[in-house]
Amino acid sequence: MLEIHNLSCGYGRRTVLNGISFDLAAGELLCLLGPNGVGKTTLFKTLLGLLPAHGGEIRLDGQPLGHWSRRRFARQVGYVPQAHTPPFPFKVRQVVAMGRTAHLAAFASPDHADLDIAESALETLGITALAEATYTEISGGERQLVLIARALAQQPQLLIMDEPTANLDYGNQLKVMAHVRRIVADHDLSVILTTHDPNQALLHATRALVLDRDQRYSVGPPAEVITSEYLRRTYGVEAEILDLTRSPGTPRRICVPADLGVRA
Ligand SMILES: Nc1ncnc2c1ncn2[C@@H]1O[C@H](COP(=O)(O)OP(=O)(O)OP(=O)(O)O)[C@@H](O)[C@H]1O
Repeated sequence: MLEIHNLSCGYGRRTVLNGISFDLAAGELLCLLGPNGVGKTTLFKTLLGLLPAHGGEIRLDGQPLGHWSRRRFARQVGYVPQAHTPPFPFKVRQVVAMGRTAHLAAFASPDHADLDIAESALETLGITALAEATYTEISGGERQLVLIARALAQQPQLLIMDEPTANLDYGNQLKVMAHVRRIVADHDLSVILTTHDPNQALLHATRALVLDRDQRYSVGPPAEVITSEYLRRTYGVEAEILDLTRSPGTPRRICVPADLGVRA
């Protein structure tokens, strides 16, 4: 679905990331992890075509990004920003229906089929009961689910999510990640999401792209690239990776700080 080859990106003459290569197939969930200011948002902006690449190539469905019309791109690539409060008190149902915008003719309103797709996105995320609620009056976790439903209504092939669980309580973090995993599996979507939590990548991603300082990076199965060595080198913290895999089963690893800095 997505192929990135030797990509460099940045602002003006400043290159923030250099020589990034990876690809992403349908049904994959890639977590992008890295310290503050390392270039995660810059990479997203470049993938979304908001920043010109400094070099290298981005291909979507086998075609260079430059060959895609904005309209076709907007139909295929969804973006879920961090939950925000919009200036207008739209109903949740209206916000989700906005996901259909790229599929509508100029000045057209969503028709019955579009509204059905929006309803089904609400159902998939388990938030049909919120449909008539006012978006500005629901909780941060609920807003995040609404934004994911809006992106799902767009019926994209690739979904780019900016820290979808930032500011959510523990229950909502798990709930949002469970929904993301389910839509990846059920809709054969490709998802890239940023997170600051190595455990989120270890537990949920099919692959992780870890950005290091000094423009270095690794990409691979989460357990192979999120290591004690990476956490020490990048964040300057000592952490252990614990293997909780119960055989037979899919690997389950988590990281815990080796030293809480408290002495008895
Ligand atoms: N509009 C801009 N113009 C110039 N430099 C920018 C701009 N936006 C960000 N930068 C710089 O690019 C670098 C990467 O920033 P970016 O926002 O991509 O980091 P990030 O990994 O997303 O950080 P965080 O985890 O804090 O969100 C930083 O040094 C930042 O100062």
